[in-house]
Amino acid sequence: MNELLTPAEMGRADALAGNAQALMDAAGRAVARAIMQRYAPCSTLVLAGPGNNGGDGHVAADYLRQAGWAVTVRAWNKASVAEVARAGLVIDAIFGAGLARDVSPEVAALLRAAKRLVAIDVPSGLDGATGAVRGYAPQAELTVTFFRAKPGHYLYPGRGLCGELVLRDIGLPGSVLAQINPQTWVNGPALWHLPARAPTGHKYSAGDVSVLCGNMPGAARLACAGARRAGAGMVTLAADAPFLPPEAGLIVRAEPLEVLLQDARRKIWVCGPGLGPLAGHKLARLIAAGRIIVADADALTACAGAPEKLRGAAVITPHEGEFSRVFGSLRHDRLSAARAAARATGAVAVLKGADTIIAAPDGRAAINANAPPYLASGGTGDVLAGIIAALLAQEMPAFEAACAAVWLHGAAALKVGPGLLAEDIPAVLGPLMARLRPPFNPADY
Ligand SMILES: NC(=O)C1=CN([C@@H]2O[C@H](COP(=O)(O)OP(=O)(O)OC[C@H]3O[C@@H](n4cnc5c(N)ncnc54)[C@H](O)[C@@H]3O)[C@@H](O)[C@H]2O)[C@@H](O)CC1
Ligand SMILES: Nc1ncnc2c1ncn2[C@@H]1O[C@H](COP(=O)(O)OP(=O)(O)O)[C@@H](O)[C@H]1O
Ligand SMILES: [K+]
Repeated sequence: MNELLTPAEMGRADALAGNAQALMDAAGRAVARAIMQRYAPCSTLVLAGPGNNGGDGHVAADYLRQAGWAVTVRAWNKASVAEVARAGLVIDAIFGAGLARDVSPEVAALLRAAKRLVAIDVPSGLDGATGAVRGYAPQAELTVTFFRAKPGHYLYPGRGLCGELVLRDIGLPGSVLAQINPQTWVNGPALWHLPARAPTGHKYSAGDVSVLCGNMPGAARLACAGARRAGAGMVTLAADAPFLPPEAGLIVRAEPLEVLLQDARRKIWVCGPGLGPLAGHKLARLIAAGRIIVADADALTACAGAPEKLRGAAVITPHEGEFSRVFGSLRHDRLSAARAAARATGAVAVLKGADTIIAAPDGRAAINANAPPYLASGGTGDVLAGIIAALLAQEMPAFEAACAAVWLHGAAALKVGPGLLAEDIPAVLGPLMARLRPPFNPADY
């Protein structure tokens, strides 16, 4: 159920399944049920559009009436703002997957007048493929969608406009997915497996991570903490100059990069957090040395306007500001932009934010949905870079490593709770990962 279908893919699923009438009946009934479970009967107005979304609205109205609700159905181009404003509940069945252009000001005025609104499939005006608003889209309390959710349900601003999202089975067989071959998912443990720890493993086989340290050593130390707690066996802070020993267990090597690169075991590198103006040069050197690189922060800024300089990195982790600097300004379709960045660089692109997108060069993409807003706190991105590096060091493929790291990062933040500091995240990773790893059973050995 992690697959997300664009409106176009959903249309294909519909066509492959056939039996449109039965699907519409199931969809309308699912909407009526979801409403009856949450609302007391009240004067209800269905705004019905010209397509199947409107059809679902008619069916929902029938089921609600059968249950004794007072329901009026109005065609979208016949309703008045006054009657919308009077209704106790408005069911928005104007446009769904068939939205083809911006919503007109007249339709926007109707939707704006609703006091309480339940959306069928999507709030009308929400682009299901991108999460962007086309002209206007109302704030729903509840959105009922069918078979599989759409990217726009998980990407802001769409995610915020849906209110509670309810996904209902309407009898469409899952087997149609094989023909559609969806390439977008909601991020979650179903998409990846954390590697098992070998009982006889040693610290190097558990993964070696080096983190370049520059003028803001705190950022590199946070990346190290993330990497250590996410299971890397050896984590080295690679500093240009000696500085006071940080936490016990963190190895500091104050040697030139060239010397450190002579050790072939140093395969995985975090390049960027707090690295300062030398980041571009060091990134180029790591790429030339064929290392597996997580490029973050200053390494991204060093590639402003020059995404080709990132070719050779395994994973790039820009927030929106860094992304715009490298790839140009982000417009309404961040999912496509993240995919294009991954294609252009050959790296897995992690476009960070409330709805972090993880995109692979081959077109796969996952949207993360478990991160709480208090994760927006200085240094949390540095920790994330370290977690990704640790999972790469444990030989997870780059897309899976990035997805798993982003999910664990969000889950850890939820566990810590409000008031979170970046340095709280590593401490809770162990128990979270233990639940997801294959169990260690001594009897197996
Ligand atoms: N598998 C599924 O998901 C199912 C989907 N069903 C419903 O079918 C809907 C899709 O139906 P349709 O493809 O008919 O599309 P819609 O019902 O979303 O709307 C398409 C119609 O709206 C018009 N239109 C689009 N944008 C407009 C705009 N901005 N201003 C004015 N007119 C505009 C189009 O010209 C077309 O006539 C889904 O959203 C869902 O509610 C259900 O009936 C059953 C199964
Ligand atoms: N509103 C939000 N909700 C959830 N997570 C967020 C939100 N805003 C930012 N984040 C997450 O917080 C982290 C911030 O990273 P970043 O911007 O690189 O900060 P820093 O450079 O200080 O480490 C990212 O993982 C990002 O996805
Ligand atoms: K709708």
